[in-house]
Amino acid sequence: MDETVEQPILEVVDVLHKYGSVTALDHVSLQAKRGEFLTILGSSGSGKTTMLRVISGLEQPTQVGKLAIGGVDVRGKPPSKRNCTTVFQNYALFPHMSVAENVAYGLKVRNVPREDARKQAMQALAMVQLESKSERRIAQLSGGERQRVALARAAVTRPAILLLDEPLGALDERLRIDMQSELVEIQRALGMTFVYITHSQEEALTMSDRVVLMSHGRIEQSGRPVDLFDRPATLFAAGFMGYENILPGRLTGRQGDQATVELAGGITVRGVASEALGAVGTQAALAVRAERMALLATADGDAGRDGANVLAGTLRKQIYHGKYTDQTVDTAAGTIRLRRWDRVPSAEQVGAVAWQPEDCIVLPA
Ligand SMILES: Nc1ncnc2c1ncn2[C@@H]1O[C@H](COP(=O)(O)OP(=O)(O)OP(=O)(O)O)[C@@H](O)[C@H]1O
Repeated sequence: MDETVEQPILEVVDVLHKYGSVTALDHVSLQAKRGEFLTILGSSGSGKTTMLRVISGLEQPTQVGKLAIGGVDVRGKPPSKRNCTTVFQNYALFPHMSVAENVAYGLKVRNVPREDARKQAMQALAMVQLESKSERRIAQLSGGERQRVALARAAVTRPAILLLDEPLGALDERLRIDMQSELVEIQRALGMTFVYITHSQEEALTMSDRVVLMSHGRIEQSGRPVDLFDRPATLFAAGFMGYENILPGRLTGRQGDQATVELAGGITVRGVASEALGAVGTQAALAVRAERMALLATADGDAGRDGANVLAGTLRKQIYHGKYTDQTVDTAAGTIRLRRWDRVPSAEQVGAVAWQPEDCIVLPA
């Protein structure tokens, strides 16, 4: 049996890193599978860059249980002796060299013969569709083209892992979106493992096989994009993933993955129980997305017949955005935000909001 098949390409176990009194990484462990697009997501200061620098060897961690790339222990090894390359946000390209020379640089320092280096550089440039600009200087390229050169330069030496530090951060919105799909295509074509860091949840959800959400030097949650989006495990994760409605309450019951919560105003609703929920009677919160909420004309009658949660309320505000309409409804449990993608009913018809229990998560508060 080939033992390398299931071995993670990257293994980080229990890393602690302190800058003086600041704990940037607080006992973090993570793994990446071969060929995986792994994204480390988090706001500024959460420890993403430090994690990348520890992996690449630019930072020596205060303490680490295990740090292996392709099964090789790389603790204490310099960056050049680790089978990974970093693509920096500012690209770090050489302005005095041509595009082709920039890409061939890593091969040159590895003593690859000149002609071979040139050939491989041109192949890498073909991959990012920049062969025709191989003789240009870096200053003669657009931001997106520079990004592609940086990618070609990092990929040309075929490292086991490519570490990408907010590589799209400097690009404008339109180009960023184009580059997102391009990066995924390149990663798939190369079959290379990407460890990508970003503060953008949209970028993480769009590109990744798996997302590691960090906060204050710790991992809040990791999983597939759909897990983080639909099943946040903590209040922080729900907030970071953009849940518009987070209602405080008290856990009144739990059965398997179902939970009941009493919200302010004494209304009891049902939802999907988070694994981390405490005992019945403890504080809990209900998280629901604005687009999962529906408006009803009245809270009475058939509203709750299909098992939906229902809250009586009145429409306070309605803002038309063209493609969708945002609405704010006041209820006894708090203010509810709705986003409607369909035709918007008139204000007189609104007497309640409703949503399905499977569309909301009950989290520890
Ligand atoms: N060289 C340093 N000296 C002291 N503290 C540092 C240093 N580098 C980072 N820190 C601190 O460590 C913590 C984690 O920083 P890090 O750069 O890893 O976060 P980040 O998630 O990458 O943030 P950003 O998205 O802003 O780059 C922060 O509190 C930061 O202020």
